[in-house]
Amino acid sequence: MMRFSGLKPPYEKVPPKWRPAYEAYIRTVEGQVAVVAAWVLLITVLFYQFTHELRLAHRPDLWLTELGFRTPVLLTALLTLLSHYTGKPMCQSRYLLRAMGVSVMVMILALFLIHYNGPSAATYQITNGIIISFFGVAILSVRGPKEWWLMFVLPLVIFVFAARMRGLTFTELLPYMFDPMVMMVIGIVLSAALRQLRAGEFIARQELRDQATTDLLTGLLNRRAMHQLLEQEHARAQRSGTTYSLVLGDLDHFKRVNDTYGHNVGDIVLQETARRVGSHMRAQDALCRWGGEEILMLLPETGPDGARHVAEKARLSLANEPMVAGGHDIHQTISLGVTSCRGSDDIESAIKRADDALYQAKKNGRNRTEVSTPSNSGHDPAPGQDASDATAC
Ligand SMILES: Nc1nc2c(ncn2[C@@H]2O[C@H](COP(=O)(O)OP(=O)(O)OP(=O)(O)O)[C@@H](O)[C@H]2O)c(=O)[nH]1
Repeated sequence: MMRFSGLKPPYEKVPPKWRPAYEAYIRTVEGQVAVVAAWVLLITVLFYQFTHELRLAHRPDLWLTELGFRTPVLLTALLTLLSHYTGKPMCQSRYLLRAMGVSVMVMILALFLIHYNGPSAATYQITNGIIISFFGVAILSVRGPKEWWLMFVLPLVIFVFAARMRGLTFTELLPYMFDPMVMMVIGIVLSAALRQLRAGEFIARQELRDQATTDLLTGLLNRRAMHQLLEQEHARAQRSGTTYSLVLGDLDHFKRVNDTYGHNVGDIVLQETARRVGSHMRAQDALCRWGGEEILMLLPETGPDGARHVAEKARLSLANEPMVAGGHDIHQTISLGVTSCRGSDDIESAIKRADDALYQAKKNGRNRTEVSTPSNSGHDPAPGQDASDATAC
């Protein structure tokens, strides 16, 4: 069956890799909608309660009854504001929106029933209230259809039963409910359109973010994105006193691949390198294309032994199996420099140490891993220290 992508439910439109981020985004939207709705409800409901005498001077006996039906709305609005501004109690906005939606529906339909006295000014006044409420409640259903059942269908079913018990027939109710139902449908259509717009805007934003942080050829993070991650990890290491490691890798004699087989084959080798190396890393590790044929791994909470182990796995993933590119078997190897870093260190000198270790690996014959620690960086020794004391694996 043909499907129009524009009509897909938002969650289906969002690629699986972005769904956790989309869920977080929807929660933010729900939080914003909940706060605005809470203020609007608090102000309007209090306003209507305290103008009761002006509007309904002939029914002073209903002041308390009205307050009784307005109280749940006021309480949910207050709870929402309290939760938003103080963080306590911790409530998910999704449930607060539901509570506000249902309490508004119950309030407005109950007010209709207690004021209904055949066609009268008071009945029509309440009908206007129902029109506005139905529309507003539709807007509260940020997540869509699931919320409609709770916010509309359930209160309306209870309302019809209550109306029947009060002796009202369907034909009597219809003239008062017709406009509100139309507004409900308009509200639902509008909130569905808003959801589609939000999902489209979210996808476009994620795509832009991906383009800005991803290397087009290999699909790895680019240098800019890696710098941001490095700063985050470095700050975390400073706070918690943990160690993280860097592994800088450089393909061996890659110029020969380009010169012998052409740039297209060279590109395939770079892509396959990214795939192989990436497949040996944990979810919390990051891998970027640091330069032309250079990669950089960031390994959080990993010391030199762990990092050397990861580097060796990456090295062997290339050395153990030739790559097939453009119909050729290419025996591509990689040299790697490893260093570890604590928060007391600084990022630039850690990168320099990894670079020094890589230089040693090249110098010592390529297709190997060298480790450099803060006290034994290869190129820049402390006075009296041997410049070439990086440790070979
Ligand atoms: N195909 C392809 N080649 C690239 C890309 N970026 C850089 N290169 C090539 O990578 C090669 C790097 O060469 P060199 O810096 O001399 O290093 P090498 O030949 O790998 O030698 P060693 O690093 O000393 O082992 C150059 O030929 C660049 O043109 C790219 O995106 N695609």
